[in-house]
Amino acid sequence: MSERRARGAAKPGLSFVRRAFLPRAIGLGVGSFAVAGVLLGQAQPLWLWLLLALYCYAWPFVAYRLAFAARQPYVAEQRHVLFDSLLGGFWIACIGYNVLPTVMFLSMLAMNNTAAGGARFVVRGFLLQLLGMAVAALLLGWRFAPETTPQQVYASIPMLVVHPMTIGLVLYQLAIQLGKHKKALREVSRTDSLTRLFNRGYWKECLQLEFEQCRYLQQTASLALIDVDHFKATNDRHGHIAGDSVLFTVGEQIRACLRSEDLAGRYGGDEFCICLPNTSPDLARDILERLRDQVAALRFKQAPELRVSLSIGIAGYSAQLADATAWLQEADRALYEAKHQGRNRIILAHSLAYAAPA
Ligand SMILES: Nc1nc2c(ncn2[C@@H]2O[C@H](COP(=O)(O)OP(=O)(O)OP(=O)(O)O)[C@@H](O)[C@H]2O)c(=O)[nH]1
Repeated sequence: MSERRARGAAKPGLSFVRRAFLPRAIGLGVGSFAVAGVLLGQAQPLWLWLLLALYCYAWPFVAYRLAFAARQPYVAEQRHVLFDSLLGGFWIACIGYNVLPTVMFLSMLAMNNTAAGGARFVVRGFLLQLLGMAVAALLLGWRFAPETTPQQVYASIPMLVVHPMTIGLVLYQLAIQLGKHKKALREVSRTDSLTRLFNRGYWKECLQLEFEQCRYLQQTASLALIDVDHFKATNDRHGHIAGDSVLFTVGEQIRACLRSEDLAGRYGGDEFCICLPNTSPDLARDILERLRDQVAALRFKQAPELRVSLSIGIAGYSAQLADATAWLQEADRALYEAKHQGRNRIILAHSLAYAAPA
């Protein structure tokens, strides 16, 4: 992406400009039939036809370009919506307040103004519509012919059908986009940015749910806390970039070792946490021994001599545990023991009786 485009993409309000383009281009395109349907039967100056053609077919593109190039696209687009109100009032007066197109234009303009700036904007838009009507009366004289003929009804049908459909389509796309953004935000709020595992907060929420499930369904599960040995020394000796690479790769290895139902997170710093549902502590130890072997075999391009080992504490779920925090403390105690005994090993919190599978 060029620097200019990158700067353009960062300007707030561009999506509003993009969203406004289609309803304006299609709305004015089909709106021109309704106006022309009334004006056709009367002698009109040439400039009025030219103005109609320019406004309905060229203005949407000019408005888009202008708003896109503006320093504040959102504000520019709001100005354009108000300009549409001014011109809308002008055309309503030109067609002599012909009742069907007039009601149609007023309701479409009110909808546009509400979408662009809420109730206050509707009032401003209405005042500009009155101004547009006054300008038309000054230029063309006062006209009032409210009756709508069947031909004029037919000429209004495209706008009555197509414009609301366009707005509906834009809103539908907006809803889909919002849904995607919501999903992406949820992902970001749950994920650790370095390792792509769950972050501490979300993992603890999952642990709480798992604890409750074990309690109510009398299931077994194991909890493991994993610490990268001497990680501070790795950082000091090889630099933080290499340290980050170690954390990222350990995260990858953890993901590769686990089943889809297992919950892995980064607890903080160089500590990882895993909850393994329906897994006895002995089975968890077998799984995590494989992880330790794989991590020990890792080699890093930026530090070929670097070797990584893990200390791991495992605690199985027990009905005697008061809550999820107590379960976590058990695993932490086991991890402390693993470090105390010289690191690079797995210790099971054996002080508790493990829940037998139902
Ligand atoms: N590169 C990198 N380092 C981090 C990150 N988060 C925390 N650290 C560092 O990780 C180190 C953790 O140090 P300690 O808690 O003393 O752990 P340790 O050196 O592994 O010591 P033991 O656990 O006793 O073996 C600290 O120096 C932190 O600055 C990170 O995201 N990236």
